[in-house]
Amino acid sequence: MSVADRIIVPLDVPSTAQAIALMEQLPQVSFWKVGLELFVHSGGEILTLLKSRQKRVFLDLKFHDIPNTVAAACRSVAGWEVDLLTIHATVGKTGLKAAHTALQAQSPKTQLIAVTLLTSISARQLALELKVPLELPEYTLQMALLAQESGLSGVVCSPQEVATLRRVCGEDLLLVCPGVRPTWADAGDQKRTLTPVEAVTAGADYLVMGRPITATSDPGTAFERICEELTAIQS
Ligand SMILES: O=c1ccn([C@@H]2O[C@H](COP(=O)(O)O)[C@@H](O)[C@H]2O)c(=O)[nH]1
Repeated sequence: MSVADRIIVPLDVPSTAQAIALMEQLPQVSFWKVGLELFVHSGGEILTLLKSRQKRVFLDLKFHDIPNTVAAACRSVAGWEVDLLTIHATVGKTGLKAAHTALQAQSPKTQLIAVTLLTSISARQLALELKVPLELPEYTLQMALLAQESGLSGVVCSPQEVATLRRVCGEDLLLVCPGVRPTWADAGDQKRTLTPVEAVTAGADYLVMGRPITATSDPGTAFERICEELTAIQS
């Protein structure tokens, strides 16, 4: 896989027209993420459009509901044959298994991946707001193991947790990382960040990077700059 193919760019825009404009600014991007903002506006139209342009699609809807409902939602998504789909690990093992089974039955190529802990949550928030009694690295590891034991293909995790998850969960678990920030980009609301080079060196499979690319005046140049940084560690 080329370094460019490891980068998933979110289409975090409010309309199909703006999504098309962004795609046209970044023809070199092969893997796009559709999240709640765009999907609520555009529905399946944007997924069909991306597939018609031979793009890989990460549908980031982060399902979080009872087992019967997440399984039904997975069956509804199945027809679009997206490449990646998200669910929160905190739905629990019964819900994760129900969702995975439902998706596998109708769209076996779609990989269901579980969010361990949003990358915008700090260790302090986990303890003081969410009242989770585990230390953050232990909590995210437990969420990843729960996903793995439930049969899921992978997890969404912060790059700061990648090295541990790779060591404990093995080579086969897909590790997809938002919260990636080049040294020259603002963290914004992301709390647990590493640079693209650090994330890949730690063992990340895919890097999800939005604003460091899309919020610049020249997204194409920002994307190429990140690819050059990643290419340097491969040679
Ligand atoms: O834990 C998570 C899960 C998903 N995201 C999504 O990734 C992108 C990140 O965008 P940036 O602009 O690079 O911050 C965004 O679409 C989030 O919804 C995440 O950040 N953290």
